[in-house]
Amino acid sequence: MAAAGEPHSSLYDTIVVGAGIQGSFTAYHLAKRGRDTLLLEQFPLPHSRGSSHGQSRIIRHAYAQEHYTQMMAESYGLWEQLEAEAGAPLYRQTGLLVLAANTNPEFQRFCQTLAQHHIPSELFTAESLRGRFPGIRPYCGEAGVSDRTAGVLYADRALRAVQDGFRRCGGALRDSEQVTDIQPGVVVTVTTSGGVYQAKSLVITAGPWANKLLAPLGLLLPLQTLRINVCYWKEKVPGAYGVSAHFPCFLAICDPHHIYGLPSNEYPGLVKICYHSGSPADPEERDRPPEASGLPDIQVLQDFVSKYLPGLVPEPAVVEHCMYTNTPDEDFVLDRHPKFSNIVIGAGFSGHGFKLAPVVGKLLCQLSVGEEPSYTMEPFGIRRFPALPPAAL
Ligand SMILES: Cc1cc2nc3c(=O)[nH]c(=O)nc-3n(C[C@H](O)[C@H](O)[C@H](O)COP(=O)(O)OP(=O)(O)OC[C@H]3O[C@@H](n4cnc5c(N)ncnc54)[C@H](O)[C@@H]3O)c2cc1C
Ligand SMILES: O=C(O)[C@@H]1CCCC=N1
Repeated sequence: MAAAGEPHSSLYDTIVVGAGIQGSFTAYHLAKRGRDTLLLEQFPLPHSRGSSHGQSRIIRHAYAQEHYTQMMAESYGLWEQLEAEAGAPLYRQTGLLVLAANTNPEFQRFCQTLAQHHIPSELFTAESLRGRFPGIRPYCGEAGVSDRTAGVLYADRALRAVQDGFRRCGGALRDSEQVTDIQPGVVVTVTTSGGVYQAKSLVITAGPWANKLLAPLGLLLPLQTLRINVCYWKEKVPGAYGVSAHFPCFLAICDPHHIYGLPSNEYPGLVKICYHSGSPADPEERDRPPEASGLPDIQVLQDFVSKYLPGLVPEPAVVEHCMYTNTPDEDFVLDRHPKFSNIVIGAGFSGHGFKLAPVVGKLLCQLSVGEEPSYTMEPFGIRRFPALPPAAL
């Protein structure tokens, strides 16, 4: 392996494009297995233009879809391992409350998955919710189920930790290098704004830019890129909804999109509450305010906060931005390119991929080294999208 700054004259085993959480974990797993790996990132690191920035993300076993709960068992272990390697906390247990009408079918699937996987949890009626969480004002007929294992991942710190781990294993990370061309073949040739590199395999984890890199390779995935308003709400009594007051993360199953929140921690006195959707936006235009007048997602959040969380000021105190890259079914894309089997794609993390990144990275690593993946890949295959351009298949 070449020393930092020296040109690398030989072939890499694998090049990974995109140093968000998914590409960084993929590169980390590859380097841990002794693969000579290059991780390329278009922006100077750290940056806040993709999907992996910010201080916090929810981690939970609770899912309505069993395949994710299954993967989370391993993901928790891999986060712990990274935490030990980093020598700094990456996770704080807070618990999570899933809230919905007690007849809601998705809510019932959450309850079933938690029970089937023996995840420590508790069921609440509207009355018992009021008793245990005085900051929440549930309506009649509402129910709750907790996931006691859930909590908050310190996202920025976690991203740095996995990139540091990758470099400690001998991996090369080059930021400020945008990939401008990919030539497939037994040896893949990758041109960037800074040089030309070759590898036996390529992994594309480009977040909202995925289709920009895939289109010249004859593949357009049904991905929708959304600009998300990340809203923080002021506590009327500082700390009332905080981690120290044991306020949990929550996920309210609302129609048409869910609302989720994390206890106050990262900004003192401010609770993060977001709408699980946003306005369609090209990632290059993410900093331009949406053209439509008014912000319907923020209006929905204001109504939610004034109805259910009476101890918060129903006006966002801080609004930051982030990108989602959604698939139609909100399941990830983890697959090989249909025509070029040494090009592996990780995309469409649909606003819920951070917690699963340690396992996603392992699966993308397994696909790129030609190993049998550890989990069923059925939910994640490209062929589940029937309307792909025939050129790709
Ligand atoms: C507001 C918000 C809240 C969320 N909350 C949660 C949560 O609570 N729990 C959870 O599990 N998940 C959550 N998520 C989802 C999670 O953060 C994402 O699924 C995850 O970060 C996606 O990572 P990624 O690596 O695919 O994308 P990105 O982080 O966008 O990384 C892609 C990288 O590729 C680079 N790139 C693109 N094109 C090129 C190129 N041509 N050359 C070089 N580099 C390139 C980009 O610059 C970028 O750095 C949330 C997301 C958002 C936005
Ligand atoms: O993945 C998560 O836990 C959060 C909350 C639910 C919606 C999306 N992201």
